Amino acid sequence: MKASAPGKVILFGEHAVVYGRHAVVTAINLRCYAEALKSSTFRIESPIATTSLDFEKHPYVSYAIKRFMEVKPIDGVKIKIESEIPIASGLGSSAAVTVAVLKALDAEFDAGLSDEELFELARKVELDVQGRGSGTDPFVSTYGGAWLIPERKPLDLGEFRMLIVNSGEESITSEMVAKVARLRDELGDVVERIFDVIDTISLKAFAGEGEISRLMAVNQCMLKAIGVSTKRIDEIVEELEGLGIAAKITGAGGGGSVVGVGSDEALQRAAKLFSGIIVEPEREGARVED
Ligand SMILES: Nc1ncnc2c1ncn2[C@@H]1O[C@H](COP(=O)(O)OP(=O)(O)OP(=O)(O)O)[C@@H](O)[C@H]1O
Ligand SMILES: C[C@@](O)(CCO)CC(=O)[O-]
Ligand SMILES: [Mg+2]
Repeated sequence: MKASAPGKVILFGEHAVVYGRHAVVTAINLRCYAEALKSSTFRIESPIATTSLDFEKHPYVSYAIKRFMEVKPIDGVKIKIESEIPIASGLGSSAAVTVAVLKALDAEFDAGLSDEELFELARKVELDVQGRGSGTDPFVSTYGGAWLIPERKPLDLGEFRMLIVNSGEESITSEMVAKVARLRDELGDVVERIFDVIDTISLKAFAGEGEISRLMAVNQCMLKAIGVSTKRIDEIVEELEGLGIAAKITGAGGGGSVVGVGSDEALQRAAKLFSGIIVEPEREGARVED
């Protein structure tokens, strides 16, 4: 059976959300597709490689299979993955591949998982691989929609377009989360206060208070302060601002993607100039495909 799950954009609050602060996040209209077929052996085929269970080359997929087997033991499975979500770019490719694989396994082996059980398994996989994480990405990939985290308050973004510009640098979430943890160990309260500022930004954005462009600009400064921006990202953010687009890192940073908001005209223009893509909020979470 084939299943899919969406990627995501964190509009506000990445990293701070790992430490209990608020984040505003939306699923986006880029999906990861996973097909699961009963087999007597294990085989994983993806744009990365073709392997058996392999916790180095296919950590999220392999742990997803392992966690699924705790619910329903299986002798083997063939998994085939195709994804529209750029890998290691801050758009939740890891959560989407995890959730899509779990949903496909659930359908192929009739495990009868509820959405919440699916999310809980994906959350465990995230922790298996990343060691630390807020669960935001697996949550939004499972349920779709836009949310205030951690309360899971839904948000209607309506007609809302976001520009995604790839910095061309890889963003490895586990490494960036570990980097921020080291800074927090070293500077304690200084980093906690930065998280508090990010928390306030997320709450204001969710409440529709304050201009989104200003809030994004300050959020980006805070992300820079905790060391997850790069020279290239700073340049992209500044150039986008020159085109009337407010922009910040989305996801773990250290590379990956920048998200920008502005008028449709400005977004179209910037998308051409930066070879960016324009994405929209996605209501549907994990689903079985025909
Ligand atoms: N299509 C795919 N096929 C197989 N594995 C994938 C695929 N997409 C993502 N992955 C796995 O997810 C890893 C990237 O996850 P990572 O969390 O670092 O980035 P991300 O999820 O794209 O960004 P972020 O977590 O900041 O939103 C890849 O190295 C790979 O292990
Ligand atoms: C960096 C982070 O906040 C978002 C990654 O998309 C990590 C997490 O929430 O687990
Ligand atoms: Mg990820």
